[in-house]
Amino acid sequence: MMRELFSGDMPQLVLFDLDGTLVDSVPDLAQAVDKMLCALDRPVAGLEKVRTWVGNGAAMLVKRALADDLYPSGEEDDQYRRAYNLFLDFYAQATADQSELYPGVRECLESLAVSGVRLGLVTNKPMRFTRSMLEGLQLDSYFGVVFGGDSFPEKKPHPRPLQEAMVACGVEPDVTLMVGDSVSDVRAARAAGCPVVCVPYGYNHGSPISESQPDLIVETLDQMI
Ligand SMILES: O=C(O)COP(=O)(O)O
Ligand SMILES: [Mg+2]
Repeated sequence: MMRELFSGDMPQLVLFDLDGTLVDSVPDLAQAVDKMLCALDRPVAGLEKVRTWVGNGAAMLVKRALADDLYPSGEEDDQYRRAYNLFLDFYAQATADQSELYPGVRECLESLAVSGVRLGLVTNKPMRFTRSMLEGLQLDSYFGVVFGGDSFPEKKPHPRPLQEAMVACGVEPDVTLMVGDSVSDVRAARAAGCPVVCVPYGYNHGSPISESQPDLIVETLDQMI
């Protein structure tokens, strides 16, 4: 299906988002958030709320959990710093324990790799957790380039991490495809000048991904190939 976006050819580079696209990571994230809230004597948030808060990096997730709101104030006071460090410690203890690949993911990566398409990973998750999650789920061998939310000063929806991945691979935007689950992936791809395919099952802050008008929506990633 994705060939339609490249005049019948394969793209040279496919950049994948991680959370909500390749991996259902919310169970481990929600557990770390709830342990953090417990340690601060606050009511726990639970899986469904955390699902709507994931996608803009660890710092934003902690701010949303403290405010119990998708749109928290940006304040980074002592309470926030304590909460952030607690979250990092709890999430480091269990990053990929309950996290699972979505159906069709391994088939998609395998088929693209066999076809000679280069693969990259561009996530807003901090690098240390990205690395341990890729290793825990035995995905690390697929990706020639991996950038996290702390690899550059800007993260998605800014195009910078996508652009850096293209430069690292020596590939132009018009032969690169972004694959994601959220409005941040669509915006970053648009700003970087590459087409974008989305999955509808991920974390898009409670809104249908069709509202963000990606070039293509596939129910599972194996439908992309
Ligand atoms: O917000 C995060 O930590 C990760 O989000 P992403 O993998 O969907 O970019
Ligand atoms: Mg995502």
